[in-house]
Amino acid sequence: METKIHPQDLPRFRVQNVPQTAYYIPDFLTEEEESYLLAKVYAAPKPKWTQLSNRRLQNWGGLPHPKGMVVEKLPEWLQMCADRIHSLGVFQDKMPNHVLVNEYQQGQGIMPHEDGPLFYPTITTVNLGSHTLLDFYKPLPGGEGDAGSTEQANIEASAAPCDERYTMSFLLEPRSLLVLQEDLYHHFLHGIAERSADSITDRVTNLASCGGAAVGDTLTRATRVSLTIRHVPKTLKVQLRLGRR
Ligand SMILES: O=C(O)CCC(=O)C(=O)O
Ligand SMILES: [Fe+2]
Repeated sequence: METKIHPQDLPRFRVQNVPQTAYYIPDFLTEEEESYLLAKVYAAPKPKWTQLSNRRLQNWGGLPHPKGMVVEKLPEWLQMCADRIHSLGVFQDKMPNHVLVNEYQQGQGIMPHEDGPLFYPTITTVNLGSHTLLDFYKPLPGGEGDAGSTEQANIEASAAPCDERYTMSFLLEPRSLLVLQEDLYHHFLHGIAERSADSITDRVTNLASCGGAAVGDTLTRATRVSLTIRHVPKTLKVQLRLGRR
């Protein structure tokens, strides 16, 4: 990984005129790095994949749990991403220790949700293979900031028409990195519509940082793989007792 971005460079990647706080870094990866990471994702053993109705995923680092995550060492290719993101300074002194790999076929998505209380409130997303639009929604009354209500908020968000609560979208291009913090973590819901193509409107707020796309364009999706890299603060150290001598 070549281009090193330092914490002092971060402000110039801040997305303007949106609630706090988002950073969008186009070309965070080179094409070689993107191919390498995609190859690693697809080299994972088949049982590593969990098939959901509208996407499939791989969980790395351990299963986040209210009582604590039993930490599993990240494979080298994900640790490399975690290290590089850590050096941006967005996790302060914490080390990202959890990665969710999501794969979306054309037309697939993820319903509006919040990431909940098990994570340090910073989401970093490495984007591979295709663009997508990440949509943001105002929360339901009573839904926000309440640790116990995440599931409920999810269910209601998917049942109720979201149109009135739709606020804005970010265009996530291949090889880019997105960082979400503060209100964009705690307050707004995020989701990806189940669409095969995206219309670029003036609600796509990071367009100035994107290469080439303009309002009025229609972008056809391909298969997208995202690496959602986060920090789980509460971990359990399981004592392995190997044969006592
Ligand atoms: O694929 C993405 O960028 C979104 C994934 C996501 O929101 C999640 O895993 O919580
Ligand atoms: Fe999420």
